[in-house]
Amino acid sequence: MSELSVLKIENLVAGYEQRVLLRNLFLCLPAPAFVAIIGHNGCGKTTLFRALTDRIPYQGTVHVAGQNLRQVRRPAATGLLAHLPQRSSVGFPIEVRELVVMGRFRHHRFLSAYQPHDYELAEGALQRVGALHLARRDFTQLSGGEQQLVWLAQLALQDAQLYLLDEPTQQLDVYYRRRIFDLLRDWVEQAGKTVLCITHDLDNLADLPGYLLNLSRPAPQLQPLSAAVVRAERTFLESEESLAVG
Ligand SMILES: Nc1ncnc2c1ncn2[C@@H]1O[C@H](COP(=O)(O)OP(=O)(O)OP(=O)(O)O)[C@@H](O)[C@H]1O
Repeated sequence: MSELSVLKIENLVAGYEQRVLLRNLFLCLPAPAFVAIIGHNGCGKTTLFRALTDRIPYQGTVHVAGQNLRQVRRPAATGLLAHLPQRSSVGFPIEVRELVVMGRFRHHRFLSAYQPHDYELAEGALQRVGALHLARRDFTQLSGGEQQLVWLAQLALQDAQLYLLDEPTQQLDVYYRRRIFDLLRDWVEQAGKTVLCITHDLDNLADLPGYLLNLSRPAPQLQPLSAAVVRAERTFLESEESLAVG
C-alpha cells in the first residue's frame, strides 16, 4: 500500500440483514484530502460511516494511515479517526467550553482535570468556527445550528488524522454553511487532515479542492471536485434513472 494513502478501502460490502447497500467499494485516498460524499436519502452514506466506525459488520478491508481498522481497538482514542454523527445530543446542562475541551481527552489521563492551556485551545477552536460568544452558554439551550458549530470545535481539538462528518452543515444558515466549508478547507490545506463529509449541500462544493463520491452511482468512484463534476452529479441525482439504481 502507498504510504501516502490515508484511507484505503478494498472490496467493502456492508448493509443490514437482507439488504446490501454498499457493494464492492474500492477507495484509495491520498493524504490530506477533502471528500464530499453525496447521494440520495437512504443510499448508504451513513451506513458507510457505521462500517468505518465498527458499528455494523462489513466485509472487505479498511486501512487508515496504514493500519487495518479491524485490528485497532479504539481508533478515536489513538487519534486515528474522529466522527461527527448526524445527530448528537447531550442530556444534561453543560457549559459550551466544558464540552469543547473534552476534545482534548487523548492528552489526559482518566479523571485528570483540564488545564488553562486546554481551555485556551478550546476557546481558539470556538473562535475558528465563529462561536466564541457561546463559550459560557449552556449547550442544551443552544439552537441546532449553534450546537453543530460547538461539535465542530470539539472535533477540531481531537486532532485526528481522518474526520468522518455526517452532514455537518445541516440546520446551518447560508453564512455558517459557507463558513464551515471554509473551515474544512483549512483543516485539509493547513492542518493536513483528511475529511470525509456527507452532505446534500451541493451548492458549496464546486470551488472546494478535493473529491466527490456519489454513492447513488452503481459503481461509486472518487472524482476531482469541479463545477462541471458537481453539475453532472446533480443532473444525475435529479434524474429518474438515478433512483432506479440499486
Ligand atoms: N439498523 C438498520 N436496520 C435496517 N435498515 C437500516 C438500519 N439503519 C438504516 N437502515 C436503512 O438503510 C438505508 C440507508 O441508510 P443510511 O442512513 O445509510 O442512508 P443515508 O444515505 O445516510 O441517507 P440520508 O441522506 O437520508 O441521511 C435506509 O433505507 C435505512 O432505512
